[in-house]
Amino acid sequence: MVQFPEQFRWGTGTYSYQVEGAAHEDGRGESIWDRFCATPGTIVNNESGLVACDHYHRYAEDIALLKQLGVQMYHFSIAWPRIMPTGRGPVNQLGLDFYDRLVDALLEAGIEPFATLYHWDLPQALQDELGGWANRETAYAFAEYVDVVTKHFGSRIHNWLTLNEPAVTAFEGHEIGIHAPGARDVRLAWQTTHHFLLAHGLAVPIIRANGDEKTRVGITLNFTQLDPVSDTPEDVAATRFMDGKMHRWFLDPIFRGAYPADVVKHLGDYVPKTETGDAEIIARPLDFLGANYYTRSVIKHDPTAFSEYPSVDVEGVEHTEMDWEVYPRGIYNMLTRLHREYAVPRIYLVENGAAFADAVNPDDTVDDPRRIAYLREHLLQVHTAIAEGVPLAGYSVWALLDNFEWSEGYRMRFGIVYVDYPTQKRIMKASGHWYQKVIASNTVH
Ligand SMILES: OC[C@H]1NNC[C@@H](O)[C@@H]1O
Repeated sequence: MVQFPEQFRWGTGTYSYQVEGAAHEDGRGESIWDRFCATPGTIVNNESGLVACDHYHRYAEDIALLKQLGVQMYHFSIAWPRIMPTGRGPVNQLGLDFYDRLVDALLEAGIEPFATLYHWDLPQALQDELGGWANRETAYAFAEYVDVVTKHFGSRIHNWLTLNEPAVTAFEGHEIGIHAPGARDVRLAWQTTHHFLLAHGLAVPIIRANGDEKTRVGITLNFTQLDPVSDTPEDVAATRFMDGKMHRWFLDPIFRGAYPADVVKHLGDYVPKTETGDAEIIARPLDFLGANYYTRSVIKHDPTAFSEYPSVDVEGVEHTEMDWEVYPRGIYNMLTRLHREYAVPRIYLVENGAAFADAVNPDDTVDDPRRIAYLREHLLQVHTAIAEGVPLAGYSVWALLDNFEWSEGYRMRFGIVYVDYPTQKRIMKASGHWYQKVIASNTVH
């Protein structure tokens, strides 16, 4: 049994496009994910976030679940297309009204809102008019949107995350093409990474100016344990590059003020175009780093590869429904690395969880022992990292609800609460009841 620190905060989360639904309600504008999902063949079963978990209408019920869990914090994202339906200019009051209802209900429940300003649902109008994140102008449009939102919520929301997982939306959305907007252009993908980081840096002083003495600002980056399939120089170099692409390309400009030289060298003339002053904007000091961890990838050299090296499947070890290896030690490695190599002032673990093939029993319960085991093993590693001095202030399990898992649609269930989509009925899974006890006791057995 391990005891977590006295002030340690426990949470869970969702994100706008994955749970809200109400895609055509109350003035919400079209997002690039609405458009992407409408393209046949992009999403399993051609599903979309049009209805999702109907959280837009059921948020009060979902907050009651948060209260039942006993969480101290709740991660959610604000949908830019609800606030500014065309991405710039006119503000949609009904969009602000929804998040007013959500935030006020969270505060009433004694739950700290942790708001992410952008989780992938770019207004389609900006994709049409500017080319989306390919265009530097979109970073400035983001800053305008952030000003509107933080002016409105700055006295009630004190923990802000500018972006969630920019690496994923940059590369899966613009290089691999399995995420919105579905581009397949290596040069474009790397250029978007710079515009995401610029957008982040532009937002930081705006959030602070519109906040108060309690306002804290961060960004959430995703981390995967990366190991070479062998110790040959080629496999080791391929792994080092992927660590650069997925991790150091974002950590270094934010915490060290420059892109990692080895990746810049590798990219050659594919390196993103930047402007004087960008590096200082991106490196503006943060109060904390949000970090997501799920799994390990074992990387293999490929002579034909340039920007993406393949991973190999590891036989004989547990995998989740996403075919992700269960590798708890990786969360310890990530946390201690951030502390050791980047001296991050404070860290919140924003996402950690697993998709398993959950099913409802005849008595309306859901047994998910594999998720309990996954969470327990990762939390034991988290505790070890804290004991070694990592400034981890809180942990949030992904996710509160089963939800729209992007290109996988609804077949992947990450929730500690089961969602029966045809009826929208919520059922707390065994892992939810287990997590409730962890929070109440602040210990993991
Ligand atoms: O794949 C699980 C999660 N990963 N991070 C971003 C979220 O939107 C995903 O659901």
